[in-house]
Amino acid sequence: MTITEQSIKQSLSRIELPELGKDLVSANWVKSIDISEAGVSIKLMAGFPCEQQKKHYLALIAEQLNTDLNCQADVELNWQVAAHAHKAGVKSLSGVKNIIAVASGKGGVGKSTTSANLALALVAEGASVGLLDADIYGPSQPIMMGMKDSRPETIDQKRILPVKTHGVQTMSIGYLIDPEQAMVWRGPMASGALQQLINDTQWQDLDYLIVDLPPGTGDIQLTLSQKVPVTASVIVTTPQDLALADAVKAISMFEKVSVPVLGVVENMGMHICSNCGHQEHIFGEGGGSNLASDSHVEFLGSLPLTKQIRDDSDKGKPSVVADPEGDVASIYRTIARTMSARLSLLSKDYGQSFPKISITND
Ligand SMILES: Nc1ncnc2c1ncn2[C@@H]1O[C@H](COP(=O)(O)OP(=O)(O)OP(=O)(O)O)[C@@H](O)[C@H]1O
Repeated sequence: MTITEQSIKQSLSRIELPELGKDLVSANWVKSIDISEAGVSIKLMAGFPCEQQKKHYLALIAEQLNTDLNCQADVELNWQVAAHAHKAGVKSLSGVKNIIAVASGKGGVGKSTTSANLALALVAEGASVGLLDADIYGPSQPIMMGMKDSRPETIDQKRILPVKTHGVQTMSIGYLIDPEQAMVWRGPMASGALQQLINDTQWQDLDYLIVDLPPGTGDIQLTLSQKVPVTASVIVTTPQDLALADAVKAISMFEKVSVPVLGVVENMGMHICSNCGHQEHIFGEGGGSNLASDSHVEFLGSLPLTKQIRDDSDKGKPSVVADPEGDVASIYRTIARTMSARLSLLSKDYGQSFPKISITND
């Protein structure tokens, strides 16, 4: 069979990656195809960090080209994270390409644990990542990321340098004030403090800033989704009905402010006993995936309820770094990959305007 650009594209279009939900051609990975007497050379560019996956992707591509065309091409695969669109009228954050808000609705479902591990999973794939603890009332990232006694450096009394830990640039109100002081802030003060924290931090060349939101769908969450250039969001829930009801509210809040929801992460989906390995759906079964399908968003994955996850967080070394080869780290990595791959498919055009939002007490 004669090898043409067309036939190579056709072959590449048969490779569909679950993380993308699309084939390589539709996802715009193909940058150039050169066919000469010396052979075939193909240059591909992924839109999300994939250092750890590169070998696997290259093997898939080699196998497909060989099967379809008996072709052994020289394939170069690189990746680059683009800055994707956020709302028009909101200024981009200097040094930050994309902001991903991690929200829950209900408290205590594991949003901070998920945010920290997803940030670390993106770092493991080669990305430059920041983690902002936007939980002004109950900051937990300084402990989870092992930096509870750290104080950030400041430049010219105004700009704050993020605290770097496990390869992530982090910022939290917990670095700046006594957490007990934060508990008593009233709504507008808390929103103001959050905006200041976001704007005054000197983030350095981030592909992604993961924002760990406080639970709920109130003032702070609205401020963030309206005044901060959020690119997309991720919803964390347990499979319990109570948590799911609040997660629905969080999804609808993001939909109202036109922030794309990349998907739902189910946390504590199954309890795994650390003694005997017995598995039990303590909070119910299938809640996260049902929520995702009912809300027409992606189901990104499910984390078990294990002592290991809690222990690792309490020790300041989330599971992705504490046990990078373990099952839990692998789940977080898959979720991070799907999240960043889906984000890579979002528009790079700015232009939508904000709908007006009002808060009603119900
Ligand atoms: N999958 C899990 N298995 C075991 N423990 C977990 C798991 N996920 C989170 N935890 C633990 O549950 C507690 C609450 O988690 P986390 O602080 O991440 O929740 P949150 O939703 O951010 O809470 P908040 O509403 O206070 O912001 C922590 O002690 C954490 O270590």
